[in-house]
Formats: sequence, structure tokens, C-alpha cells
Amino acid sequence: MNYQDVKYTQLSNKTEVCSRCCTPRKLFTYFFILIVTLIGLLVTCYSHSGICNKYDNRKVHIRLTKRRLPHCIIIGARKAGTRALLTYLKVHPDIQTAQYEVHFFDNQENYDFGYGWYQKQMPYSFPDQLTIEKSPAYFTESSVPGRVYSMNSTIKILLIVRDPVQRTISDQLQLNFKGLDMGLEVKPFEELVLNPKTGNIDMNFKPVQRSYYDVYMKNWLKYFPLNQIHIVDGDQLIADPYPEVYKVESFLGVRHAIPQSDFVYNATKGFYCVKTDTAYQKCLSGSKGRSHPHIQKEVIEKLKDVFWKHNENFFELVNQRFFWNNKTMASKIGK
Ligand SMILES: Nc1ncnc2c1ncn2[C@@H]1O[C@H](COP(=O)(O)OS(=O)(=O)O)[C@@H](OP(=O)(O)O)[C@H]1O
Repeated sequence: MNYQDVKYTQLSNKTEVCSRCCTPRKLFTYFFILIVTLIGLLVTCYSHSGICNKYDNRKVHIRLTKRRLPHCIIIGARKAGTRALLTYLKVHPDIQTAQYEVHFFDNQENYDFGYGWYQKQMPYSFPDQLTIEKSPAYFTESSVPGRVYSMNSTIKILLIVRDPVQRTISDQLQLNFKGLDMGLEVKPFEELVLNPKTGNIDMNFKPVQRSYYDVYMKNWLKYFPLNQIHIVDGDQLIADPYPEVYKVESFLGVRHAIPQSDFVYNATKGFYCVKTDTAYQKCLSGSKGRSHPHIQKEVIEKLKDVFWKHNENFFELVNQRFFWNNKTMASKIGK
């Protein structure tokens, strides 16, 4: 065999070996295995490992995240600071919160979708995290406590209340803005809240009715013992959120992981904002913390009179007093 023949034989062997391992079908199989392996790795990473989850700063990586039914619900009251409370709790590493108001128990259509639907509205969480959702209409809808009880009789309940006069004004202001959006006429608060014939407070006016805390509380207490319902002082939450959030952490049985330094007063907003993973100061949207219109003093006094007995009943029911009926305290802060 001369040099030329040897070269030719080597070359043809190489081509044969190569053609055995590089057929299009084999190349496709290798490529397929590679893609499947990559997808597998990604799925494992996102669903099983804390490495990929921005909420896990605890260096514990192998945990299963999934959507879970809430361990705790914020039931209201409407315009009492429910969004602020949820926003603060969201900062806690052991808590996940639903982004939107779910309205599962108060909306018949949603309720008919069942618990599976409700669970799907919840955020992903680690097994040792609490899931919380807030829908302020839960407090006042009479069917809700029984429905919540049927789902989970040991669920933790947070209720936030605020001076009923201010809550009523805030409630009507919210309705005004909604009306404006729909191109409707906006009437002064005094005109809406007073009965035009008698000049007295219209006790059936919705924003007034929703401030009868005792009426709704009685309904909740038919199903849940008082120690299962923690009451947050909404006025204190505005003035100084840290102590109120600290008490909520204790009630929920989670560590005290939101430091006082996370609450930053924002002079432009006129409210506290909170430090988060992604923001130096997360403030609530413009629909929270609106400046209230000036309301005639006589109307404020009439409202106070209407709420006085309801407030006393509420204090007795919850075994806790708030400043609303305390004349000295109320006049001190100009309410
Ligand atoms: N940090 C912070 N920033 C802004 N607003 C705050 C805050 N803390 C409590 N509040 C008070 O929350 C009131 C709105 O209450 P809700 O979030 O429960 O309203 S809603 O029912 O969900 O529409 C809202 O009512 P208005 O002041 O009448 O707008 C606020 O007074």
C-alpha cells in the first residue's frame, strides 16, 4: 500500500465513523435530550428551589412553593386601612399576600366557583409561610362569617377599625370618585347624609350603615371566638404603624421581622410608606389617603351622636376601647 492508499483508507474510516455517529436522526435525539434536560432543570429550579424565589432570603433552598388557601383574612372594615395593613404585612418574610381583593365569600358568582378557584387566586408560598388576603366587604356581608367558618373554622381573622365618622366620610369620598369616573353628579356630603325632611342623619345611608361596627361584629362572633379575631386600630396605624403591625405579628404567631426602621414617613404623601425588597419607600396609591372635604361641624356632631351607642356596644363586644367616644381625646385631635 503506498502513501496515497493509506491516506485514503484513514479518511474513509473516519468518514464511516462520523457518518455512524452524526446521522440527522441521532443529532436530533441528542438535541432533544439536551432540551428536555434544560427544561427539567428550569422547572426544578422554579418550583422546588428557594434559589429562584425572590422572597427567600433565608438560605433554605429546597422547598415546595404552591398556592394555598389563606391562613388569615383581613375582613374590613372598608376605608379603615385594610390596604395599608396588607402592604405592611407583605414585607414580612413569612407572609405572602394576595395582590387583589378576591371577594370570594361576599360575591355569589365567585363563591360558586368553589375553593379550588379561591386557592388559584392566592400567591405562591413556601410551606411555612402564611397566606393572607383582604376583602373589606367581608365584614359587613351577613352570609360571610358562616361561609368562612365552613371553609376553615380555625382561620385567623384581622379586623381593622377606624373612627366611624372619618370612615363614613372616606367611604362617601370613595363613592364620589367612582361616580365622577362614571360621569355622575357629585353632591356635598351634608346633602347626602342628612334626611332632607327631618334634617337628621339618614340612618340607612350606606356609608353610615357600614360604620355600625357592633352590628357586624355580633354576626362574626356567632361563628368565631373573640380570640380568633384581632382588632387593629386604624387611626393608630395611620399615626404610627409599627406598634400595630408588631401586635399583628404576635397574633399571627410569626417572628417580629418588620423593624420600625422599615416604616418611613413620607411628608409629601402625608402617610407612612414602607421599605420593600424592590423599593426604598413603597407608598399607597393616590386613592388611599385622600384629603377629606371640610364637613360642617353640626353634621359631624350628629354623626357622633348616631355612632355613640353603636361604638359603646362594639367596645363591649370586643373588650377593647377606642378613642372615638372619648370627648377629650377626640377634641384634642380635632375630630
Ligand atoms: N400608609 C397609608 N397610606 C395611605 N392611606 C393609609 C395609610 N395608612 C392608613 N391609610 C388609610 O387607609 C384608608 C383606606 O382604607 P382601605 O385601604 O381599607 O380602603 S378600601 O376599603 O380598600 O378602599 C385611607 O383613607 P382616606 O384617608 O380616607 O383615603 C387612609 O386614611
